[in-house]
Amino acid sequence: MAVVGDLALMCNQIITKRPSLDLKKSVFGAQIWSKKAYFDAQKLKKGQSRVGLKAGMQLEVLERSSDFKSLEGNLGLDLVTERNLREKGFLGLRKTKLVCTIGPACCSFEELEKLAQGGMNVARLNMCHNTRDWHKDVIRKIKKLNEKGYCVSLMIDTEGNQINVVDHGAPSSVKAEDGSIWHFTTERFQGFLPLTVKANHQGFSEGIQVGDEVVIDGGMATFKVVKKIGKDLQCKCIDPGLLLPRAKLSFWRNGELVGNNYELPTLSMKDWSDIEFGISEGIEFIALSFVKSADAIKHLKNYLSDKSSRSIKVLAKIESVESLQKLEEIVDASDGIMIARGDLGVEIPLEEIPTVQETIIEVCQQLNKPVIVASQLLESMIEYPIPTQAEVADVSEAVRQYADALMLSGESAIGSYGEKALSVLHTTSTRMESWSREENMQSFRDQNRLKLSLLDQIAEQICNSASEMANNLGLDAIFVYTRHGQMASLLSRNRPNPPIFAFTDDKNIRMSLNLHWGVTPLLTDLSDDMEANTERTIELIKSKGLIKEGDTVLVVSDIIPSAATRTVFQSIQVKTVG
Ligand SMILES: Nc1ncnc2c1ncn2[C@@H]1O[C@H](COP(=O)(O)OP(=O)(O)OP(=O)(O)O)[C@@H](O)[C@H]1O
Ligand SMILES: CC(=O)C(=O)O
Repeated sequence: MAVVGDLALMCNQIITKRPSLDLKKSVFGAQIWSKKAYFDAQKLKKGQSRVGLKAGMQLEVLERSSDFKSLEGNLGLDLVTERNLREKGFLGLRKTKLVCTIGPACCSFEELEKLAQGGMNVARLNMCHNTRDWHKDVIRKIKKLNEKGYCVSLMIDTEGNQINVVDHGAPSSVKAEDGSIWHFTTERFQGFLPLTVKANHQGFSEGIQVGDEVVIDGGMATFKVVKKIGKDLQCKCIDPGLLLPRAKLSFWRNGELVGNNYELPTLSMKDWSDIEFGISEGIEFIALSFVKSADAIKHLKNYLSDKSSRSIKVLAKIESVESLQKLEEIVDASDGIMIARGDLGVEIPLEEIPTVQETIIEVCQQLNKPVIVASQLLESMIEYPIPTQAEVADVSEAVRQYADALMLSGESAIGSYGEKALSVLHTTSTRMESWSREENMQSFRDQNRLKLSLLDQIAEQICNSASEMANNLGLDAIFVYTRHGQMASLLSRNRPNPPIFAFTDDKNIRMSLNLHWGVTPLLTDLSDDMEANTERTIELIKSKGLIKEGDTVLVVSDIIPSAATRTVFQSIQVKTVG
């Protein structure tokens, strides 16, 4: 082993303030983050202290050492990655993760297995729909699939206090004709009444005035309020269109969204009960609907850390103007973000969505949080077996922007071609990823933005340098040994060309890394001896024929080497398989 460089840093040398974000942008006319987002030294010391830290860079040719430990133990590689590695090699692995919403169209064991085979990384259960028993049954089936060797994480999506939802009582769409007069009411009635729409919340018309416009699903149809009758509204259709079941409505006055002052908490009683259910069922992610500020996320995270010894990740859904205005604090407080374009498109003009999406992705990458682009990616495939070219372009754009994950909603939940839709996401992502690599698009990303903006600056710098090295040297794969997933996510943040294999001995960490771009999480035993871990895992992969002589692997580690010392050894090594 030839050591080519060595560097020792003490923790008191670390710059303790995170530079403020310099992305001086506004979304939909509103400044979306503060210019002074400093973290203090105390926070760094508490959360990230490094005593006698040493960072080493080593270049070596791996040879079978005589004292090599036996190949016992499991590599923990999932069936789908193994198959893809065999067929396509390291660079053929898809980097963008795929989330499928599970619904009646895909909830049998066989259908779920087809989605798992097709590359579903995360199964999303929307708690708005169906019964507790139905969700429980799906969770049980996904766990069974994981026992078979798949790696599918579980996410529940809370209903939230979704107040502006209306229903016309019919199972399919109803036409709203120009000039027709409709009644929006909070009265409960069974079935279908012509020209009548039920609102789901008693206070839906609070503060609404005659002359305001009622926009359905971001523009499916528009009405003008002509009369207020108690809590009900009489409205005239001024832009004809369609009303779908569970349509969302927004109110506009003089071209501006009329905000509501309902002051309802982000989490309803039902959401808390669904969260309890999620904890008891061992899910990995909770996607929080209608987040308005960081407070609800912090509250839920505190609750989860008291309630569960496992780490459950909280994702904030960005789906309102309010959440855009507090974007940075929300991203910072959460473990990840879902760009819920469906509801967002009800609150902001559709032409704003592409730039808002790009901005949210940028902020997430800056703050090292995984980000999911959701809704309407392949909407036409709910009905048709092929997507439109525009949909493929939309998917490609999200991949080009380096989103961590793409999500199917109705396409998989209720569509006739869920499996095909997943395959379109898979092939489109893989194609765009290889184009980006061939065109070296990665180098056009503003790497300076990523430099030293997080709390653990040593880990951040190591991962930035490791990624740069892996790209420059054209290495085959990056191996990272991680107990908390932090190093794996920091590597992913750099979107390096080679795939990242994250070895961890924590099942929960493995499942939560499933959402991170380019990361293949593996569950394996880890010892305190880093060299032994590296050699053992490389040898295990080699024994399966997935890595061959001459392949080069960049190894990043961040493990306390021995229980006897608190010294942390973080290193980058390049290993050529001998
Ligand atoms: N578990 C389920 N059972 C029945 N139908 C479902 C289920 N999950 C989703 N669906 C159907 O699939 C469609 C798309 O699902 P998705 O959850 O993405 O949309 P949504 O309900 O509009 O989401 P949100 O309420 O979070 O904005 C829904 O409108 C619903 O008809
Ligand atoms: C996914 C979701 O909730 C939305 O797009 O609104």
